[in-house]
Amino acid sequence: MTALLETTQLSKTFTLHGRSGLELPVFSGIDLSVLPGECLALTGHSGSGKSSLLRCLYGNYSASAGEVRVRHDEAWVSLSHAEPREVLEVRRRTLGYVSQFLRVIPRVSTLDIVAEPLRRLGVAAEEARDQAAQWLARLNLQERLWHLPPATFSGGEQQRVNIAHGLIAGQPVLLLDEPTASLDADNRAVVVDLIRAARDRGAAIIGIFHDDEVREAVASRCFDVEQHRPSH
Ligand SMILES: Nc1ncnc2c1ncn2[C@@H]1O[C@H](COP(=O)(O)OP(=O)(O)OP(=O)(O)O)[C@@H](O)[C@H]1O
Repeated sequence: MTALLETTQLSKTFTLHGRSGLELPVFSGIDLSVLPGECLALTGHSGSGKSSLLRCLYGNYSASAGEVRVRHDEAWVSLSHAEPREVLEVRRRTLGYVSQFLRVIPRVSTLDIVAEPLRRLGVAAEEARDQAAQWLARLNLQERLWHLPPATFSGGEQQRVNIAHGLIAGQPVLLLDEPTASLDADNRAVVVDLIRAARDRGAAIIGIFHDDEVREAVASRCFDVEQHRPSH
């Protein structure tokens, strides 16, 4: 089986320009690959670089060395070398991301925020909104909130909007940054089911799951980022 995402010798060092260019090495020499239907859980203490690694895999942070490659349209695309337009295309159809915090857009309703990834795939407005409504219902977001912008929602409500937005397009590679962090037990269970369903449809998933029970329920393997601290 062909992997859907892989890295070779991936390294990240932050350069703190406000501090005379002080260098902060976070990880180095990471080789990983994820197959369809796998869920790789990133582990390591707070500050070991899990979120930074996920951001490198999404192309939000540039790698200091090494490469991130994503299987897109049956060919490998190097996110480290791709043009910005190609990175956006890979994200639109292949690489989904559920970040920890929702990026709210003023005045845009929750329903339209969740529908937006489908609209970008060319799905008609009404159909995209219908599907968005189904995701929000599945995630138990009260219907009275659907037409409001989510800026004033609670942390758990915003997180569920974020999950619906991140999963609705059904990309084959998914990056999940603590998708259950602010959820109660019932909603955690719903999200666990959604992640398992994504695995069952053959998605390759890489995620950070601080909750041990959630990690055990969804992950097929763990990857300890801490082992790749440059001083090791
Ligand atoms: N944009 C940035 N600029 C400078 N340093 C950063 C930046 N982002 C992260 N860091 C530093 O990189 C290190 C790793 O941070 P990161 O958030 O990736 O860790 P983490 O393992 O996800 O932590 P946690 O489990 O607490 O969320 C930390 O020391 C952090 O201060």
